[in-house]
Amino acid sequence: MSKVLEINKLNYKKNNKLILNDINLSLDNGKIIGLLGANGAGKTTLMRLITGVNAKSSGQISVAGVENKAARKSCVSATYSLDGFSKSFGEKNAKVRDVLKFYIDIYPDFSFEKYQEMAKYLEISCDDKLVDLSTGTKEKLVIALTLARQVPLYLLDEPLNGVDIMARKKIIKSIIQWKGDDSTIIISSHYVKEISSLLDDVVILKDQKVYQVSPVEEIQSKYHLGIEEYYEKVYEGGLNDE
Ligand SMILES: Nc1ncnc2c1ncn2[C@@H]1O[C@H](COP(=O)(O)OP(=O)(O)OP(=O)(O)O)[C@@H](O)[C@H]1O
Repeated sequence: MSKVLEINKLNYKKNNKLILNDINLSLDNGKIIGLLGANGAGKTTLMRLITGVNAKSSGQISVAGVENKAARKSCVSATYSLDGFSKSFGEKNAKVRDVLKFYIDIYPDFSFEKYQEMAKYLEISCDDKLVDLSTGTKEKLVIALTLARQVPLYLLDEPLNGVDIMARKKIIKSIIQWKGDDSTIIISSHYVKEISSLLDDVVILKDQKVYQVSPVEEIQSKYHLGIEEYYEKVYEGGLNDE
């Protein structure tokens, strides 16, 4: 199986504080991977480094074989907050169609057809103003925009935050439905139980390091635990490997 992500000896400091310490990670293509960790474990930071946003890290990151930071950006589609959009457009009346146009303009890999299918399923209207969108609809829009790009790797950072149970279920269904066989999704979420049915593998960040990378099947067969229970045990330090 080809590798979609290879990270070697990645270290990252911010204001002299070590945020990520000697991260090594090698992920096969085609899977959905849960990136789990407590608040502040470094999930967002790691995702930003993979996309090539943060500066001054040491170590190597390559996505689908591409290491160059600028070139890597066309291999990764990550969720971005819409909060800055109204400001960027210089008016508070920015609509969903303005954001859509922005994505179409800047990403040559953006599939309008795929977006339209998802927008229909997620009930997103082009005519709505961004400021009028509920938290759940904003997250749905972010997911549709992110997955409409055609890239090898998708990074979904907390796509269920602040979203009600019905919208969470819909977002999870849309991730399953619109993930291409050739692509990989890394998803971080504190709703571990809810996303567990999506996941092939789990990556756990703890103490600035990758604590464990495990296939979900192995967790179930070896430890006889659900993902949420396994994750809690890892953090409590109560996992018996024997
Ligand atoms: N601008 C910054 N300056 C200094 N430290 C920062 C900055 N941004 C993040 N950090 C620190 O980096 C660490 C990792 O933060 P990060 O947001 O990546 O964690 P996370 O796992 O995504 O957390 P959460 O689950 O709460 O979203 C935290 O200790 C945080 O305090």
